[in-house]
Amino acid sequence: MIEARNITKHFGTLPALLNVSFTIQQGSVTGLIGPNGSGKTTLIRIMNGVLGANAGQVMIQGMNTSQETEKVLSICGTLTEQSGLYENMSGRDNLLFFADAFALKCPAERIDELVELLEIQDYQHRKVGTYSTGMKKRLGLARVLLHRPSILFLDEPTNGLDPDGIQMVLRILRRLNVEQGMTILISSHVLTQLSAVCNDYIFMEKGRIVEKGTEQEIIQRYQSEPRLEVEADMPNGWITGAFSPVAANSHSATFQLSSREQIPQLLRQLTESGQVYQARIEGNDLESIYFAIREANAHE
Ligand SMILES: Nc1ncnc2c1ncn2[C@@H]1O[C@H](COP(=O)(O)OP(=O)(O)OP(=O)(O)O)[C@@H](O)[C@H]1O
Repeated sequence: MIEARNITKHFGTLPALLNVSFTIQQGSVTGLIGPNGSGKTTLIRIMNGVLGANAGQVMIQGMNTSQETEKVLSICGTLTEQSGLYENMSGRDNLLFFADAFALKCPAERIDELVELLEIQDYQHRKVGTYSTGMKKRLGLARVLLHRPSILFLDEPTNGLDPDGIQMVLRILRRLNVEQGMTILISSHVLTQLSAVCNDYIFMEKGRIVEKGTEQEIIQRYQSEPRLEVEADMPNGWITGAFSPVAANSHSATFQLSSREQIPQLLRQLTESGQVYQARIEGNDLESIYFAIREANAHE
């Protein structure tokens, strides 16, 4: 378990983090979300012990990160925007170099495993300077996985990747979580990608945590009046029981509801009188919730 207690960090007089507290359960995948400058990178650097806080502490599996930094680093892997790779060396030589730094036993076997997991077989012998952003990202991920960490901190891991690259990184993260029970914290402002991998979220704004919880919990807090967009064949029209649409054509209609509880009632009535092919709740995706959270905290 990871526990941050009342973390405050100033750079000079500028506050970067203010009284930040949260808990991350073992085996969870948490999205750390916030706009530029909200403190995500600073928080990750404090969590893995490379940066000290002005106040508060982070405990990782019972260890204080500022006091037992070496031990903490031995169980954590951190991928930052600067991957720390040597451009004049091949991908494989980079991995051998870092394996040596970690005093890894049987480095060649571990590197083979990671090269396969990250699908970098074809270019492992090429100089890193010739790699694309996506290739570097995968190699960077292989590097931070070398010492078999049980916790992974990822700062914007999909930045600069094309859609295929993004899918691949997310697929690997899911695999690491499901197969190895790895605890993962991912910072990002590309929200739509995160819902495929995260079970928990921490939303930051100006150095403070403004919301946290599972996707469902957060949606329930922010979505009081859902709109439902329905695609269906309704031979007798869209008006069903107490519900009438605010907009409709022959195949689809939009219903404005007053509460979440009305969603199953409406769907039941629609399926009783026609064929429902698709129903989508507008405004309950992470992206919409993100803006709702930002708006709610805009004046604080
Ligand atoms: N080394 C530093 N020296 C001075 N100020 C810093 C330093 N690192 C971060 N800051 C400031 O702290 C605040 C939080 O920055 P941080 O990089 O943690 O935000 P972020 O949420 O990761 O942003 P981004 O999404 O742009 O990466 C910003 O105002 C930033 O300018």
